[in-house]
Amino acid sequence: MSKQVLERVGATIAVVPHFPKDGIMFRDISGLLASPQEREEAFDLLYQAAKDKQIDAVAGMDARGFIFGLAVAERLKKPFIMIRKPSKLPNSIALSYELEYGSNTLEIQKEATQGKNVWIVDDLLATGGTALAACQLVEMAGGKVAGTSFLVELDGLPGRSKLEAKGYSVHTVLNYDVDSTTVVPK
Ligand SMILES: O=P(O)(O)OC[C@H]1O[C@H](OP(=O)(O)OP(=O)(O)O)[C@H](O)[C@@H]1O
Ligand SMILES: Nc1ncnc2[nH]cnc12
Repeated sequence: MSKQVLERVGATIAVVPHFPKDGIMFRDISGLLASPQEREEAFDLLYQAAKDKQIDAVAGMDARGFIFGLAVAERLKKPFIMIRKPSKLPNSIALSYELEYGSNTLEIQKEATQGKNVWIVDDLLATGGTALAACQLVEMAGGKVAGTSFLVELDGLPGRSKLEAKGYSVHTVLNYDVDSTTVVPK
Protein backbone atom coordinates (compact mmCIF):
# COMPACT_ATOMS: atom_id res chain seq x y z
CA MET A 1 0.00 0.00 0.00
CA SER A 2 1.63 3.27 -1.04
CA LYS A 3 1.84 5.90 1.68
CA GLN A 4 1.20 8.58 -0.94
CA VAL A 5 -2.09 6.98 -2.01
CA LEU A 6 -3.20 6.55 1.61
CA GLU A 7 -2.43 10.21 2.33
CA ARG A 8 -4.20 11.36 -0.84
CA VAL A 9 -7.32 9.34 0.02
CA GLY A 10 -7.18 10.48 3.67
CA ALA A 11 -6.94 14.14 2.63
CA THR A 12 -10.39 13.94 0.99
CA ILE A 13 -12.11 12.81 4.22
CA ALA A 14 -12.93 15.85 6.37
CA VAL A 15 -13.03 15.77 10.17
CA VAL A 16 -16.05 17.57 11.61
CA PRO A 17 -15.88 18.10 15.39
CA HIS A 18 -19.08 17.66 17.43
CA PHE A 19 -21.18 16.07 14.69
CA PRO A 20 -23.79 14.60 15.01
CA LYS A 21 -23.30 14.94 18.80
CA ASP A 22 -21.01 16.76 21.20
CA GLY A 23 -17.62 15.05 21.47
CA ILE A 24 -17.84 13.05 18.22
CA MET A 25 -15.10 13.66 15.62
CA PHE A 26 -17.09 12.84 12.51
CA ARG A 27 -15.13 11.53 9.47
CA ASP A 28 -17.09 12.85 6.48
CA ILE A 29 -16.62 10.80 3.28
CA SER A 30 -18.48 13.36 1.08
CA GLY A 31 -15.20 14.79 -0.23
CA LEU A 32 -13.92 11.33 -1.12
CA LEU A 33 -17.08 10.50 -3.07
CA ALA A 34 -16.70 13.83 -4.90
CA SER A 35 -13.12 12.96 -5.98
CA PRO A 36 -13.11 10.39 -8.81
CA GLN A 37 -9.39 9.50 -8.58
CA GLU A 38 -9.22 9.09 -4.80
CA ARG A 39 -12.60 7.31 -4.73
CA GLU A 40 -11.31 4.76 -7.24
CA GLU A 41 -8.14 4.33 -5.17
CA ALA A 42 -10.19 3.76 -2.02
CA PHE A 43 -12.35 1.13 -3.78
CA ASP A 44 -9.21 -0.59 -5.10
CA LEU A 45 -7.62 -0.66 -1.63
CA LEU A 46 -10.75 -2.33 -0.22
CA TYR A 47 -10.76 -4.79 -3.14
CA GLN A 48 -7.12 -5.74 -2.41
CA ALA A 49 -8.11 -6.93 1.08
CA ALA A 50 -10.83 -9.21 -0.36
CA LYS A 51 -9.47 -10.49 -3.65
CA ASP A 52 -7.72 -13.66 -2.44
CA LYS A 53 -10.37 -14.74 0.08
CA GLN A 54 -13.00 -17.48 -0.30
CA ILE A 55 -16.04 -15.27 -0.89
CA ASP A 56 -19.47 -16.11 -2.36
CA ALA A 57 -21.04 -12.69 -1.74
CA VAL A 58 -20.27 -9.21 -0.37
CA ALA A 59 -22.58 -7.48 2.13
CA GLY A 60 -22.68 -3.77 2.94
CA MET A 61 -24.54 -1.83 5.62
CA ASP A 62 -27.10 0.87 4.88
CA ALA A 63 -26.13 3.54 3.81
CA ARG A 64 -22.41 4.21 3.42
CA GLY A 65 -21.57 0.50 3.36
CA PHE A 66 -23.65 0.18 0.17
CA ILE A 67 -21.27 2.47 -1.70
CA PHE A 68 -18.06 0.70 -0.68
CA GLY A 69 -19.51 -2.81 -0.54
CA LEU A 70 -20.98 -2.64 -4.03
CA ALA A 71 -17.66 -1.36 -5.41
CA VAL A 72 -15.88 -4.39 -3.92
CA ALA A 73 -18.60 -6.79 -5.16
CA GLU A 74 -18.26 -5.31 -8.67
CA ARG A 75 -14.52 -5.88 -8.70
CA LEU A 76 -14.92 -9.45 -7.38
CA LYS A 77 -17.83 -10.09 -9.77
CA LYS A 78 -19.84 -11.49 -6.84
CA PRO A 79 -23.39 -10.93 -5.57
CA PHE A 80 -24.05 -7.95 -3.27
CA ILE A 81 -26.29 -8.31 -0.19
CA MET A 82 -27.95 -5.23 1.35
CA ILE A 83 -28.01 -5.05 5.16
CA ARG A 84 -30.68 -2.41 5.62
CA LYS A 85 -32.16 -0.12 8.24
CA PRO A 86 -35.66 -1.11 9.44
CA SER A 87 -38.74 -1.76 7.31
CA LYS A 88 -37.04 -1.52 3.92
CA LEU A 89 -36.45 -5.19 3.05
CA PRO A 90 -39.30 -7.67 2.54
CA ASN A 91 -38.88 -11.14 4.11
CA SER A 92 -36.01 -10.06 6.33
CA ILE A 93 -34.77 -10.81 9.84
CA ALA A 94 -33.71 -7.99 12.22
CA LEU A 95 -31.18 -7.21 14.97
CA SER A 96 -30.79 -4.07 17.12
CA TYR A 97 -27.43 -2.65 18.24
CA GLU A 98 -25.57 0.40 19.64
CA LEU A 99 -23.13 2.55 17.64
CA GLU A 100 -20.77 5.46 18.44
CA TYR A 101 -23.59 8.03 18.48
CA GLY A 102 -26.85 6.15 19.01
CA SER A 103 -28.70 2.92 18.44
CA ASN A 104 -30.23 1.29 15.41
CA THR A 105 -31.67 -1.87 13.86
CA LEU A 106 -30.40 -3.69 10.78
CA GLU A 107 -32.13 -6.28 8.62
CA ILE A 108 -31.03 -8.91 6.09
CA GLN A 109 -32.79 -11.29 3.70
CA LYS A 110 -32.25 -14.92 4.62
CA GLU A 111 -32.75 -16.13 1.08
CA ALA A 112 -29.85 -14.03 -0.27
CA THR A 113 -27.50 -15.10 2.52
CA GLN A 114 -28.14 -18.76 3.40
CA GLY A 115 -25.19 -21.08 2.68
CA LYS A 116 -22.91 -18.25 1.50
CA ASN A 117 -19.45 -17.17 2.62
CA VAL A 118 -20.06 -13.45 3.09
CA TRP A 119 -17.44 -10.66 3.08
CA ILE A 120 -18.69 -7.61 5.02
CA VAL A 121 -17.72 -4.08 3.92
CA ASP A 122 -18.41 -0.69 5.52
CA ASP A 123 -16.85 2.77 5.33
CA LEU A 124 -15.89 3.03 9.00
CA LEU A 125 -15.31 0.94 12.12
CA ALA A 126 -15.88 2.82 15.40
CA THR A 127 -17.38 0.93 18.38
CA GLY A 128 -18.03 -2.09 16.17
CA GLY A 129 -21.73 -2.20 17.10
CA THR A 130 -22.85 -1.98 13.47
CA ALA A 131 -20.29 -4.47 12.17
CA LEU A 132 -20.95 -7.01 14.91
CA ALA A 133 -24.69 -6.78 14.25
CA ALA A 134 -24.00 -7.33 10.53
CA CYS A 135 -21.88 -10.44 11.29
CA GLN A 136 -24.54 -11.81 13.63
CA LEU A 137 -27.27 -11.18 11.05
CA VAL A 138 -25.31 -13.05 8.38
CA GLU A 139 -25.05 -16.03 10.74
CA MET A 140 -28.71 -15.80 11.83
CA ALA A 141 -29.56 -15.96 8.12
CA GLY A 142 -27.55 -19.17 7.68
CA GLY A 143 -24.43 -17.64 6.12
CA LYS A 144 -20.78 -17.64 7.22
CA VAL A 145 -18.68 -14.51 7.75
CA ALA A 146 -15.60 -14.67 5.49
CA GLY A 147 -14.18 -11.48 7.04
CA THR A 148 -14.84 -7.78 7.50
CA SER A 149 -13.25 -4.71 5.93
CA PHE A 150 -13.47 -0.96 6.43
CA LEU A 151 -11.93 2.06 4.75
CA VAL A 152 -11.49 3.87 8.11
CA GLU A 153 -10.77 2.47 11.58
CA LEU A 154 -10.99 4.67 14.69
CA ASP A 155 -8.36 3.48 17.17
CA GLY A 156 -9.21 3.84 20.85
CA LEU A 157 -12.68 2.38 20.42
CA PRO A 158 -13.40 -1.34 20.84
CA GLY A 159 -14.47 -2.08 17.24
CA ARG A 160 -11.57 -4.31 16.22
CA SER A 161 -11.32 -6.15 19.56
CA LYS A 162 -15.09 -6.74 19.64
CA LEU A 163 -15.00 -8.39 16.20
CA GLU A 164 -11.76 -10.31 16.71
CA ALA A 165 -12.98 -11.65 20.06
CA LYS A 166 -15.80 -13.37 18.16
CA GLY A 167 -13.34 -14.77 15.61
CA TYR A 168 -14.08 -12.35 12.74
CA SER A 169 -11.06 -11.09 10.82
CA VAL A 170 -10.78 -7.31 10.43
CA HIS A 171 -9.07 -5.48 7.53
CA THR A 172 -8.77 -1.70 7.54
CA VAL A 173 -7.11 0.82 5.22
CA LEU A 174 -6.83 4.16 7.08
CA ASN A 175 -6.31 4.31 10.87
CA TYR A 176 -6.88 7.38 13.07
CA ASP A 177 -7.09 7.93 16.80
CA VAL A 178 -10.74 8.44 17.67
CA ASP A 179 -10.20 11.99 18.99
CA SER A 180 -7.62 13.06 16.39
CA THR A 181 -8.37 15.90 13.96
CA THR A 182 -5.69 14.95 11.42
CA VAL A 183 -6.57 13.68 7.92
CA VAL A 184 -3.13 12.02 7.57
CA PRO A 185 -3.54 8.34 8.54
CA LYS A 186 -1.18 6.73 11.08
O1 LIG B 1 -18.71 1.05 14.68
P1 LIG B 1 -19.97 1.80 15.00
O2 LIG B 1 -19.90 2.57 16.27
O3 LIG B 1 -21.17 0.92 14.91
O4 LIG B 1 -20.12 2.93 13.87
C1 LIG B 1 -19.89 2.70 12.50
C2 LIG B 1 -21.13 2.89 11.68
O5 LIG B 1 -21.60 4.25 11.78
C3 LIG B 1 -21.87 4.75 10.48
O6 LIG B 1 -23.15 4.41 10.03
P2 LIG B 1 -24.50 5.16 10.45
O7 LIG B 1 -25.30 4.25 11.33
O8 LIG B 1 -24.21 6.54 10.95
O9 LIG B 1 -25.33 5.19 9.09
P3 LIG B 1 -25.12 5.75 7.61
O10 LIG B 1 -24.25 4.74 6.89
O11 LIG B 1 -26.52 5.75 7.11
O12 LIG B 1 -24.49 7.12 7.64
C4 LIG B 1 -20.83 4.04 9.62
O13 LIG B 1 -21.19 4.05 8.25
C5 LIG B 1 -20.83 2.65 10.20
O14 LIG B 1 -21.82 1.82 9.64
N1 LIG C 1 -16.68 9.30 14.10
C1 LIG C 1 -17.43 8.84 13.09
N2 LIG C 1 -17.36 9.44 11.86
C2 LIG C 1 -18.13 8.98 10.82
N3 LIG C 1 -18.96 7.96 10.94
C3 LIG C 1 -19.06 7.34 12.12
N4 LIG C 1 -19.79 6.28 12.54
C4 LIG C 1 -19.51 6.07 13.84
N5 LIG C 1 -18.63 6.95 14.30
C5 LIG C 1 -18.32 7.75 13.25
